[in-house]
Amino acid sequence: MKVGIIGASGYGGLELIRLLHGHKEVESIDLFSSSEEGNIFSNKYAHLMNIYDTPLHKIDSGHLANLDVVFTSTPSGVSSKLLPSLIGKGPRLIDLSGDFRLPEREYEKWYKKEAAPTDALEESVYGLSEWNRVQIKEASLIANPGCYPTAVLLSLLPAVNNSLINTDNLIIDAKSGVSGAGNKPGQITHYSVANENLSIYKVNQHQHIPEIEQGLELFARKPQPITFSTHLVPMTRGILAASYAPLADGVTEQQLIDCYKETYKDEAFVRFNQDASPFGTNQVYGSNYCDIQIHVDPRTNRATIVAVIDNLVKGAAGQAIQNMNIQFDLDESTGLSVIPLFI
Ligand SMILES: NC(=O)C1=CN([C@@H]2O[C@H](COP(=O)(O)OP(=O)(O)OC[C@H]3O[C@@H](n4cnc5c(N)ncnc54)[C@H](OP(=O)(O)O)[C@@H]3O)[C@@H](O)[C@H]2O)C=CC1
Ligand SMILES: CC(=O)N[C@@H](CCC(=O)OP(=O)(O)O)C(=O)O
Repeated sequence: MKVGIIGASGYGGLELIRLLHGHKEVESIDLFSSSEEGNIFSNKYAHLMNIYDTPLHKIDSGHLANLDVVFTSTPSGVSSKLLPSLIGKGPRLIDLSGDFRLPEREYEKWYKKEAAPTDALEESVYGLSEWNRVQIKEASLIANPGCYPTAVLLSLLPAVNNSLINTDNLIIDAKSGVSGAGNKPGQITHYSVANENLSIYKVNQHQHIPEIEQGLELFARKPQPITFSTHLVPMTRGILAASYAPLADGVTEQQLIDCYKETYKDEAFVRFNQDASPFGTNQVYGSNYCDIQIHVDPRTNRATIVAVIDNLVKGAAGQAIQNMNIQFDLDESTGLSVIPLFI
């Protein structure tokens, strides 16, 4: 397969390169840049020395049309302009940004940017690998899920879909490392702002709120407003999302646990890990795993459902490659069978 990456120099792009480099079906990876065309990539990223001593390409639709897969890992508002003209022209398109995940009106409300054209949005398929394989396989354009929604939906959908928890007052408390904010300088990721600090941000305004609500509706038929809060943790990678909800009437902790074990029993990348304590982001670092743990407090009858992922892998590049594998009838683990980095 001939693959292209637009936004190669960002965190998501660099992670795509790292994983695709070891993918046995990928014969070439062309790297595209909007700002550094012609520059030798390894001059900017020393870790790629002797591996990618190649120039960055100009973003050119003729060049892109000759590839089998094009990944866009660009800030919101970019792929909505770049990709529509490529739909149905040859390459499978996999977008890591939020541009094709939401209906027009929702996107403009939460992202405060112009939405992608309606016909392009109609073509896009939401790429939550474990829950949408049939549609992903046929899609010409995949909207790869956001990092937080990946952790939240994978960990909530079995319970919600089987009506095992009461979702009326669902509270989701999520925390992310700073690489979630991208590879560009910004106030929130400034060392002296992030270090020795734990902060909450975008309260009730996070752009992943409508995406999670949409996922609950799409995969579990539960159109339910959620309370979702996001926190910045002074670490580089990782997301921990904890959801709190009462058990539905008559449901036991064991039923909840059995449901998760059954739902994910054949999944390569979802590990139900009931006993680990502590249970944290470093157990999935650098890998495509989503680990899930559940506890019910008998005093409150409330379930705590926790998921950890690496935001750059299962939350971005890894899931994008898993989706590519689904599209090309490959084993979903191809290029993704890496053991988490022990740190
Ligand atoms: N970081 C994360 O954990 C996750 C990120 N995402 C989403 O994935 C996307 C990429 O994220 P991330 O890699 O972190 O972002 P970065 O800011 O690290 O990188 C984005 C890259 O996009 C390229 N770019 C910027 N403007 C343009 C443009 N106008 N046209 C074409 N390319 C452009 C830049 O490269 P150049 O200047 O060379 O063109 C840049 O390196 C974002 O939409 C993000 O929200 C999704 C899930 C997780
Ligand atoms: C730590 C941090 O700042 N994380 C980012 C993740 C954003 C992201 O991935 O954006 P889209 O999914 O919308 O493209 C945030 O919370 O906004």
